[in-house]
Order: sequence, then C-alpha cells, then structure tokens
Amino acid sequence: MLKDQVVFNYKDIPNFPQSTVHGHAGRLVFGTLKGRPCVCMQGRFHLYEGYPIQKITLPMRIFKMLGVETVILTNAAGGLNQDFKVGDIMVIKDHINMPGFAGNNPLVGPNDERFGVRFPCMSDAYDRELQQLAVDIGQELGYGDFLKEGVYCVLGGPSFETIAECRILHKLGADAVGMSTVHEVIVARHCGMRVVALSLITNLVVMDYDSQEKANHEDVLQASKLRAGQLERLVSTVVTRIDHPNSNLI
Ligand SMILES: O=P(O)(O)O[C@@H]1C[C@H](O)[C@@H](CO)O1
Ligand SMILES: Nc1nc2[nH]cnc2c(=O)[nH]1
Repeated sequence: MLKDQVVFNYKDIPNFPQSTVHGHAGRLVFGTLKGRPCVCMQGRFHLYEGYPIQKITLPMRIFKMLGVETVILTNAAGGLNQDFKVGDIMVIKDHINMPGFAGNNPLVGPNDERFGVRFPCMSDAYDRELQQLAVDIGQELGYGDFLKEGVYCVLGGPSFETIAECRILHKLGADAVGMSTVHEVIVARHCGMRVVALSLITNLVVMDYDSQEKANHEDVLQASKLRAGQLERLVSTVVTRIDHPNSNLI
C-alpha cells in the first residue's frame, strides 16, 4: 500500500509496547501514498494486554512529535445496531468511553502542557469534515450498501460481552462495541490532531437468550479478511483527499 517503505519492528523501538494479540503484526511502517507521507501502525495496544493506559496511547504522542496532523483509526467491532450486518463499515461519529466512567482515562495524572490542555473538549472528537469525506468516498466507491455511521462504545475486554451487557449498551445508544480506539482518540485530540475512525462490524453481538451464537476472535479475524481490501481502499482514498495545510505526515 505505501511506497518507499521504511519499517521498524516495535521490539526495536526503545520503550515502545509490544503487540501480543494474534493478528496484530507489531510493525511501524513509514512511506508515501500518492506522494503523501504516512506512518502506519501494524498492530495496536489494548487495555486487556495489561499495559497502563498511557502506554497504549504512547504512539499518538510520538506521531504528534513526528509532525502527524491527521489520525485515521480502524478497528474490529461487534454490531449492536439491529440494522447492522457483518461486513458493514461504520464511520464513527461519537464514542462512549466505558472505562472512562470508572476513571480509566489516558489523560489521568499530571497534565503535560506541551501536548494540550488539562480539560480537553470531546464533543468534536471525530472531525465532521473528515467523517463526511469518508462517507462521500464510500459512496463513490460503491460501498453504499454496507457503509453506516454510528456510535462506538469501548469496554476493557478481553472477555466479550454478556447478553445483559449488550442489551444495556444498545439502550445507551451505542451502535458497535469494541476494545480499542477511544483511548487513542482522546490522546490524539488532546494534542490537536484531527481524527477519523472506522469500525468494521465483524460479528453481531448476542442479545437473545435463545441464540446459539458465540462471539470469538477467529470469527473477528475471518470477517476482517473479507473486507480488508475494501477498507484499505477507503482509507487510502481518504488519505489522498485530505486537505493538508502543512503537507505533513498522516
Ligand atoms: O484492535 P481492535 O479493536 O480492532 O481489535 C478487536 C478488539 C479485540 O482486540 C479483538 C477481539 O477479537 O479485536
Ligand atoms: N468488545 C467487543 N469487541 C469486539 N471486537 C470485535 N467484535 C467484538 C465484540 O463483539 N465485542
């Protein structure tokens, strides 16, 4: 996908966390996409891996210091919205930070003023122009049938949700549930990077006690593979169409 690649294994980057999740490669890839400089994480970090929340989000601050202006995040998520299907791509318009309700927020602790303010606003966490750009490009690419918009809810994991938990998340207004992204978004926004985020709906959560369905990571990986090409195309087209005031890293 990227031209002129320079690749660093996470294990060779001092103080960088290591990917422990099957399917997360653990490489930082620099390169260009249609002439635009980009850096991609192949593998991210999650609360359930046991890392402190500040370590999970360290890459965001590194990207800021490298000159990154826009962050594009993707994740695999379980569909709560009854209109969603496996394989849908949801443009995230907002989030519910469940660990944050219990005080588990990546900005807890002394505020580093070099990055941002003590009390950052999150009502504009997901850049509206970029959301619209993603939707427009999705339509242009012919993804209309499986392109959705919605609210992503993060939980700590690693256990998938119970039926009662799924029912309450749905009632709270979440359209999809996952185990990542939100902490990265908070740190990226704190330091002023623009954010657009996409969820691939890899499974539909179980909300019915008569259902025999069971969430599992293999299905998540399998469903991710099915849409990988289309998601990559959407992300790369967004990258090439983002306005860059300083023409910096994405
Ligand atoms: O890193 P993401 O959020 O895409 O990974 C999802 C959530 C869990 O880590 C895992 C569950 O199968 O996939
Ligand atoms: N928490 C959670 N994360 C997921 N990642 C992919 N599917 C799911 C899911 O159903 N629940």
